[in-house]
Amino acid sequence: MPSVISNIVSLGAADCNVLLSFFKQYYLVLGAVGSLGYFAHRLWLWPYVFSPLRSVPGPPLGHILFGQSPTIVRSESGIPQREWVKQYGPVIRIVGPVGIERLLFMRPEALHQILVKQWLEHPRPGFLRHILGLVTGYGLLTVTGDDHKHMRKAMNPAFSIPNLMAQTHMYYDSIYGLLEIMKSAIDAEEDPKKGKEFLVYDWMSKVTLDIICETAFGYKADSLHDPHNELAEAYELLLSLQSGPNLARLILWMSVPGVPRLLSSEWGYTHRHWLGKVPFVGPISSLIEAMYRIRRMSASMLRDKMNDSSVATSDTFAKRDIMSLLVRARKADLDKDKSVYAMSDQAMMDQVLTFLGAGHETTATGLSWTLWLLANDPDSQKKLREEVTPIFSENSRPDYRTLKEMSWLDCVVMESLRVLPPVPLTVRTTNKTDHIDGVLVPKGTLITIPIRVVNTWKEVWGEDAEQFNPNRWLNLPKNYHPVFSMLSFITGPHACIGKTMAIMEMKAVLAALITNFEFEPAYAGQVTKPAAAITMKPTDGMPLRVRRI
Ligand code: HEM
Repeated sequence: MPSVISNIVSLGAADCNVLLSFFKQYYLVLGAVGSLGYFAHRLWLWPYVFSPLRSVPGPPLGHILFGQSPTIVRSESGIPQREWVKQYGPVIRIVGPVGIERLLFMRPEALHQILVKQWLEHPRPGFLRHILGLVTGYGLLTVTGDDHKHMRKAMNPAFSIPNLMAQTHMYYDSIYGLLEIMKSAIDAEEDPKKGKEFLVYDWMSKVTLDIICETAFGYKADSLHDPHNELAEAYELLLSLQSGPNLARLILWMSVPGVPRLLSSEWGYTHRHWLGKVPFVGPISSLIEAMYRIRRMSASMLRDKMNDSSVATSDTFAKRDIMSLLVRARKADLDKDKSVYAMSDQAMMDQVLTFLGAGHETTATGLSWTLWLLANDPDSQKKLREEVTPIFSENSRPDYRTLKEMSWLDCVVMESLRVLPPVPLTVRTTNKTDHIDGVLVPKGTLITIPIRVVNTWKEVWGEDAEQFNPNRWLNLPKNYHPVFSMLSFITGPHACIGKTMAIMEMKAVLAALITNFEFEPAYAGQVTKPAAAITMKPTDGMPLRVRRI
């Protein structure tokens, strides 16, 4: 060894020149060999030979470059994972692009560790937070640790039961607007008895947008009657971009350092047309455009609230929308103690935008799938009509408590959210190396939270786990765990803050629709496919035949 070192040290300038010209001549070859070596390591040696996770059961590596991602992106959300769990058991490893590994855990103890006990060590990964920030605003979905604790504490009062009770009446103007539109469209048909085909998802999207605008901002978007409403158009543009391939593009771009900041900056907006011409980036430029328009409108709504003296009052007639509550709470906190944590205008706007982004499409998707399931299960639909009709004939705007007490309505909504959860899966990462369910999980490993797979796990829900059967909520299976057997809103400190609001809103819309209409598949043998995106919205807008009762 010392002789090698002395040989190198003794190299003269001439020898160095010879070496340099050798590298110059062959640098392309050397570069190619190096890259090949790197890819061989990432794509093959790492997952097969070196990875500490190589012995965890799971599907084969899949595509040489992209692993199992093409199968996941092309399939219905959660279905490949469900088949793999059936085949390989409750802990599996899935290899994605360039050998990146993901683990999936099913057992309650593992989910408790990831989502509850060690939630700080298992945050949402950076790329997911950036995507959510870009499409919903930099609110609760994008922060973690102490920032998250502060924000969540400030937001909780807006989602308290008393506040939700006071908000329930806000749903009904939009709901009755929808009923009138549907009734008139059916009556205008040549033979109204035959009913009319509606693209159910589109109408659910409009009614939930109108409701969330009212509850979040106190703003009447009325997208039901005004398809050119600026906010509604911007959200429509945003939703039209949801697809598996677009999501894959976003994940790729958002993983590149600096890109998320660039895309959400003023520069990103000014250069969006130019960005639109770059292959692979096109849809992202439309996304920037949509978010910019949404932000501009919500900033003006916030300004109006700050200047509206009735927002500042604290009596029972004060405005109950979330933004008014936040403006009021901030004022009260600052009046008490000037040094207290108080949200800036920008942070407040981001929060409210997050509620619009997180609460609009999810609820629309949940409602659409519930109507689909009822259209295919006439007995459950009839039973629901028998429960809701007498209540609606007595009071056309049932309050929070009445909606909560309708037991078959509750079974139908819970069962629909179980079999077809609007958010079919989510992702976490690991901040430290630790054991989970007996597997040593290295720091930085991605973890899939398999919402749809857990919700339909035969070990808990029995042989008919994948079937829609609202009756099961009247007699839950013995393996049912109240927290970890149904993850549609996940659990722990990052659980959905809008869970109760979403369930109540779904109940109000559904009960009013079922009292007034009958739903059937649009044609015999109809199948409809959920998108493989962040939410499981139906890809065809979900046509259903609707008749008046
Ligand atoms: C059926 C409707 C809904 C479903 C299925 C749903 C589902 C979920 C899920 C699965 C998460 C966790 C995501 C993750 O950790 O990666 C989540 C988080 C969240 N949801 Fe919902 N959601 C619904 C409606 C709503 C509504 C109506 C709102 C607000 C008005 C809302 C606001 C939020 C917020 C702010 C978070 C982030 C919570 C945190 O990290 O602290 N969601 N939701």
